[in-house]
Amino acid sequence: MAFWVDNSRLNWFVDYYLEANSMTEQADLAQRIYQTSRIIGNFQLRSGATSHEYFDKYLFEADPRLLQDIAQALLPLIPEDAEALAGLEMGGIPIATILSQLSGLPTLFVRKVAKEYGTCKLAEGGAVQRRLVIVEDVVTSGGQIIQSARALRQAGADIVKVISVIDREAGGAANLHQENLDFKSLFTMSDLKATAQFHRGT
Ligand SMILES: O=P(O)(O)OC[C@H]1O[C@H](OP(=O)(O)OP(=O)(O)O)[C@H](O)[C@@H]1O
Ligand SMILES: O=C(O)c1cc(=O)[nH]c(=O)[nH]1
Repeated sequence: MAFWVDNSRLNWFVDYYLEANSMTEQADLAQRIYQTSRIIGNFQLRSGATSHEYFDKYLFEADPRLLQDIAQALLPLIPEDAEALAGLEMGGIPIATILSQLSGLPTLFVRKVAKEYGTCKLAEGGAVQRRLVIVEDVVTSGGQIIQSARALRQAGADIVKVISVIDREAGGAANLHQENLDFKSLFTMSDLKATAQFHRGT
């Protein structure tokens, strides 16, 4: 008996399967980040706002497997024309370092303030005058990124993208857009909460 498969249907099925698989992987990653790093209490944030919840990025960065999986998921967000990464002190630096390993792109290590002795640099690791991708852990107001992006631009950088692991959806995306920064976060806080809720419900 001849076995006939319509090619377009087969392609649709393969696409559907791959899409479903990658959605499951994304959801699993979101759940792991939430479980590992979300803490409850009273926290003052960098922006001056207060919050009853906090994502302690150092908890997900200290887990080698989780950090590797996060970097792997961030990889497709790096534009083709990027020449280097720029990890922001301090939480952005471990992520940028792993991304540098995975992508083969060099990375800069960007201080909050320039070192006051030695080389007196704000950005360590090479020339700033390149097409850079800023790498950040958590975005709340976007204030830290804006401050660093302004300093890097002043020094001659072309910021082609800004990527982060978590967007707390507290105005950061709009503020970055206003600053003419092309921003994409791997997850929003809503994404993390939704997956956590789903797992609790199952
Ligand atoms: O979007 P924003 O309102 O600027 O807030 C987010 C910033 O605050 C946190 O850094 P933190 O100052 O805690 O520094 P660290 O990474 O050196 O620990 C976070 O890592 C971002 O850099
Ligand atoms: O806005 C911040 O300062 C902030 C929030 C958060 O959840 N995690 C973090 O490291 N910083």
